[in-house]
Amino acid sequence: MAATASDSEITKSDKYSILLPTYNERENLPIIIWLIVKFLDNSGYDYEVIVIDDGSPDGTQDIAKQLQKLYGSNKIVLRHREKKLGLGTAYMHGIKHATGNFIIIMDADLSHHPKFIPKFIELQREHDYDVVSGTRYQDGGGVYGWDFKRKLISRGANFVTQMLLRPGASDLTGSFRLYKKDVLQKLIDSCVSKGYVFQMEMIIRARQLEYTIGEVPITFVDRVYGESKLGGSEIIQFAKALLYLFATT
Ligand SMILES: Nc1nc2c(ncn2[C@@H]2O[C@H](COP(=O)(O)OP(=O)(O)O[C@H]3O[C@H](CO)[C@@H](O)[C@H](O)[C@@H]3O)[C@@H](O)[C@H]2O)c(=O)[nH]1
Repeated sequence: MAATASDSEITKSDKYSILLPTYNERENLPIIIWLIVKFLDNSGYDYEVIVIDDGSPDGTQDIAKQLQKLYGSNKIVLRHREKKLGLGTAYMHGIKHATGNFIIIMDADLSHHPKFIPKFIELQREHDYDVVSGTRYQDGGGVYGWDFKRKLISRGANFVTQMLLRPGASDLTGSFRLYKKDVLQKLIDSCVSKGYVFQMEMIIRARQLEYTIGEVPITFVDRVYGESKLGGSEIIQFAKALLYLFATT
């Protein structure tokens, strides 16, 4: 049976820092934070949400400040940066300020539903996994709302990476994950990528360093508000990183 918040001594000292990188997410931020609070308060785990906004022109930071007032600064932590510096470095920035011994990384655009967070935590606690990765590509997982081109890019990137690097995890480009904080720090130190491709390299490095990885099937729902920041340059970066990892690992 899955562990619950009340049946283990470790729970008392365990804390989960949930990193939310944002760029132009003013509509999504109040909803995602409300959902996180709802699911985490119900499960009884200790947590904080760290919002890392990169100077969003749409006023995301003002919304974040209001949410901090509403939920309290012990629950909502703001670690903003002045300008858009990319997703990979946003995570690194957030981790520096995290007080939890576990880090949960997720998108703020409602593609990742907070209802899965307790499942990640339970699986980690059951097996003491170093990493728990959300997967769209196992039974029970899926992708909703993407057009054919976007599905092809994601499936293609996963397929080619599986063929070349045999990483032993089914979803390499997703970004809904839980890490032990010390493990995450070591993985970050070993990664060279900075953009979206960072997610793929993290799993490859985790295997290389012989960390244990569990997987939770998740449904990824394309955003309703705002736009994806994934562009052609990210795809080129992915291809370059893949070749680099193939040649060096
Ligand atoms: N702080 C900060 N946040 C950013 C930046 N770029 C994107 N974000 C935030 O990162 C999250 C994901 O960005 P999107 O641009 O919406 O991602 P996506 O196209 O839906 O891509 C998703 O799927 C990819 C492939 O499966 C994933 O690789 C990617 O991480 C993400 O989960 C959102 O919360 C967005 O606001 C940035 O430069 N800085």
